[in-house]
Amino acid sequence: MTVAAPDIAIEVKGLTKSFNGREVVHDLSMQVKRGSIYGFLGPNGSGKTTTIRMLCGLLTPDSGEGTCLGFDIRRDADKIKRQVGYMTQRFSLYQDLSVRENLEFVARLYGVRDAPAAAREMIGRLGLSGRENQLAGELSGGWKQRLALGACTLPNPQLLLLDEPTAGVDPKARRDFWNEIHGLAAEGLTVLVSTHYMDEAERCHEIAYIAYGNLLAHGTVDEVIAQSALATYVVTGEGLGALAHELAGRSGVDMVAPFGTSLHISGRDHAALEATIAPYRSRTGQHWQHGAPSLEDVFIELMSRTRDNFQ
Ligand SMILES: Nc1ncnc2c1ncn2[C@@H]1O[C@H](COP(=O)(O)OP(=O)(O)OP(=O)(O)O)[C@@H](O)[C@H]1O
Repeated sequence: MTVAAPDIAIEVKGLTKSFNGREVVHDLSMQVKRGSIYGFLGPNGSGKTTTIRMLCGLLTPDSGEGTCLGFDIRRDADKIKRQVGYMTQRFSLYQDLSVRENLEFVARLYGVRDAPAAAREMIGRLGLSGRENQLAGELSGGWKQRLALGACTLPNPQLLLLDEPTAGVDPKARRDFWNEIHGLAAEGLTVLVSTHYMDEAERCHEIAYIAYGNLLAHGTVDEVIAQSALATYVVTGEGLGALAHELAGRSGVDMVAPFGTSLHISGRDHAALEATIAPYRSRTGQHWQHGAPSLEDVFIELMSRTRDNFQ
C-alpha cells in the first residue's frame, strides 16, 4: 500500500476480523485526518473497539491493509504503539499513589528526561494544582478521568484512543474534558473516541456509525444526517402519546420517538410518509413542522434497519 499523505493519520481498506469463527468487523475502509477528533458510535458489541484497535496496530486484522501515522498497520505495529496513548474505560492508574506520583511514574516509564518537571507541567495544564498530593483513588470521577487523560498524553503521543472516556462523568466535567480534547487536537493530536452520547458525537470533527461489524455511515455530523435521506416531522401539542401509538408501524413511518414535549416522526419513503400523516396534520391541538432529523433519529433508524439483516 502507498504511504498516506502527510495530512492523513489513518487510511485503511477492507479490514475484517473474526473471533471464534464469528465476523465482528466486516470489510471496513476509512480515512482519518491528522489533528481531527473522530468519533465511533454504534450499539454495544458492534465492533467499535475492535475497529479502533485494528486501526492502530494493537490488533492484527484477518484481512485488509492500511497505514497509521505513516506506518503499515501489519508490519510496523510496534512503531505505531509507541506513538499511541490509550485511555480505557477502566481507571488504570495506581489508586494508592498521589496525582504527582502517578504522573512521575508514567513519565519515567516512557523515559521522559525530567520526570518531576513533566509531571508538574501536566498538573498545571489539567488544572490539578492543589491536588497533586491527593491519592488518585480519592479523586472524584471527573478528576480521575482528567488525571487519566494527563497520564496518557504525557509521553506526547501523536494518536490518542479514548474508549467511552466520559461514562458516568457529570456534564460539567464532560464539557471540560472535551474542551481539553479539542485543545490537544488543535495542537495536532489525532483522537479516536468511542461514545454512546449524541452530544459528544456532535463535538467530533467526523463520526463513523458501526453496527454489527459494518460501517453504515461516516462523515461530518451534517453529512451523516444528509446521507440518511430521512424525512422528519416534529409534532407538538396534546395527545402525543396516542398519536405515537396510532402511527407506529404504518406505511412510510420508520420511526416514532418522543423528544421531551415533542414527537419525532421519520421515514425514508417520503411519499408514503406524507400519505400516512396527511389526515393527522389538520387535527386541532397539534402542530406539525417539517424538521431536520437529529443525529439520534438517524442512528436509531440505521440500527433498526440493520438488526434484521444481522439476526
Ligand atoms: N479478544 C476477543 N475474543 C473474543 N471475542 C471478542 C474479543 N474482543 C471482542 N470480542 C467480541 O467481538 C464483538 C465486538 O466487540 P467490540 O468490543 O469491538 O464491540 P464494541 O462496539 O466496542 O462494544 P461496546 O460498545 O460494548 O464497548 C463482541 O461480540 C465481543 O464479545
